[in-house]
Amino acid sequence: MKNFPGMEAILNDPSGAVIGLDFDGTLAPIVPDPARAAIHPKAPEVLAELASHGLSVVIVTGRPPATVLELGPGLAEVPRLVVLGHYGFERWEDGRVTAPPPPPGMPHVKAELPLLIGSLRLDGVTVEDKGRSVAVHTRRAADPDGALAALREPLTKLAGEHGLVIEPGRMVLELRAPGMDKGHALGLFLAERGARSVLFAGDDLGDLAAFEAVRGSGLPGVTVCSGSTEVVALAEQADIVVDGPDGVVALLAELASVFSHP
Ligand SMILES: O=P(O)(O)OC[C@H]1O[C@H](O[C@H]2O[C@H](CO)[C@@H](O)[C@H](O)[C@H]2O)[C@H](O)[C@@H](O)[C@@H]1O
Repeated sequence: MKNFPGMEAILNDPSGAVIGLDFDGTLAPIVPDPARAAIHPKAPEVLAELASHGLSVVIVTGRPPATVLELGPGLAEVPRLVVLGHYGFERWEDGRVTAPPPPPGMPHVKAELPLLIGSLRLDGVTVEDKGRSVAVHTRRAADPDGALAALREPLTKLAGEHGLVIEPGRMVLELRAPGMDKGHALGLFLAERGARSVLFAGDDLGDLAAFEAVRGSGLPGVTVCSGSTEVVALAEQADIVVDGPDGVVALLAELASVFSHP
């Protein structure tokens, strides 16, 4: 663990360290139904332990912060936790969410989506309404990869017609507002905290921007990939690849144990 220069900086100066974490696929195992996702049972306790040693913990996710707190009982008790949801558009801290107005094109997209999906005759495609964005999921489709490919062009067109962009992920295409990503969100957080080191763990394409932010920050940093067979691009760029959320939580627990038993 100490072999990475970034990790050494975190261990030597915990109050200057930021631990950034994605939610789905990193803190919560991937499941077929997004509504039934649940945080790894040991994660809240491990995050609380890291925070008790002075590290800043931030969850940077495509989910709304309120959903992350619902799917992650115990997270609200993590000292000084910040959740940057909707790729950084929404922020939860001290029990309050701050957010800009939702994009004006979203009601039109929500109205047009069912007809568009129906016209493609793709069984098992589901829509997750997240308020300021919508995610179109293919994990439960008969042919998840085929459905994803068939949806990409028409959803990109629909998003463009209403001033939105497409965010691709693990068996999902999300339609959301432009102008924010996990890299920008993490960079702003690092500046705000006056961070002196950073670790970020993620599993999906949207986390690549956060990896770039770690590298671009000029800080000693560590990038961790919560490995899967679905996304290889992230593993190729990570300093450390672990085995899914179990591996992420084990790594964070190991880090916490160094502070408890130096
Ligand atoms: O940034 P994240 O916290 O990783 O959120 C990204 C998307 O995660 C969720 O979808 C993914 O997890 C689901 C539950 O395990 C899974 O069924 C789906 O296939 C994955 O793509 C979430 O539902 C999306 O809204 C998030 O944007």
